[in-house]
Amino acid sequence: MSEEIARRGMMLVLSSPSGAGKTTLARRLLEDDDGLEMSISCTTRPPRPGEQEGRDYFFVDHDRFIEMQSQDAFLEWAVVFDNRYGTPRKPVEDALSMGRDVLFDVDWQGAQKLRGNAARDVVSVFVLPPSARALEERLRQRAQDHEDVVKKRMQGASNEIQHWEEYDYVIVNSDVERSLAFLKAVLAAERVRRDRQTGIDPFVKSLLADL
Ligand SMILES: Nc1ncnc2c1ncn2[C@@H]1O[C@H](COP(=O)(O)OP(=O)(O)OP(=O)(O)O)[C@@H](O)[C@H]1O
Ligand SMILES: Nc1nc2c(ncn2[C@@H]2O[C@H](COP(=O)(O)O)[C@@H](O)[C@H]2O)c(=O)[nH]1
Repeated sequence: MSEEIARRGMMLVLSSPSGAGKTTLARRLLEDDDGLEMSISCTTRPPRPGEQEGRDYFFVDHDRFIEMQSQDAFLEWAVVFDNRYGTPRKPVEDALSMGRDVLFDVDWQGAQKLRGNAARDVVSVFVLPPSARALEERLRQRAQDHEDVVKKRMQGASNEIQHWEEYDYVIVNSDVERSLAFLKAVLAAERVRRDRQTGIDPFVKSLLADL
């Protein structure tokens, strides 16, 4: 069975304009998939109501973020909507070395940097909202950001969407269940890519030897 064959872990990267639904889809995917773990980013943004330290983000102040940058503690980092966000390097490298897959919720800058570091291990998915109106409704309905933050994120949506063609897969997130099914299909297919299965060559050789 393919589950027994060693393979390199993959980096499944989700990007979208703010509010299109990455966090929602990521949480659902993690609930249903034991082989996948979330990369928890550091951010200088203040926590939203309900967000938990170490589950949603590691919330750090600006000085601590700069210190971590100087220690090369981030696999990538970027300024997004006036705050700094960064992917801690060690948990990702540890997970990948154990053949586990890691899920990232990062903007287009983060996706570019991750691809630049490890193109063959990155599978990237861009999530689009079904319409501009739906995007605005979702940002407002989330009801966790001030009006000026919602406006800034709507203004930033075009800039993020400019990068959609850099991604391997594109999902229009009209319906969470449908989008989730597409994401699961991507993950399943990418897991059995020949070049990702490091143990497939010896397996085939041994199979042939037994025939
Ligand atoms: N398919 C969908 N249909 C309707 N509402 C949705 C759908 N997907 C997500 N939402 C809702 O839209 C809001 C924004 O979703 P979410 O926080 O997941 O977006 P995001 O892309 O992670 O945003 P950000 O980049 O700001 O973190 C949430 O209230 C969520 O419940
Ligand atoms: N380049 C990175 N972008 C990140 C990271 N963590 C989150 N993000 C992106 O920031 C925006 C805003 O997120 P929010 O939680 O404040 O709504 C969103 O596009 C995220 O994908 C990261 O480590 N690196």
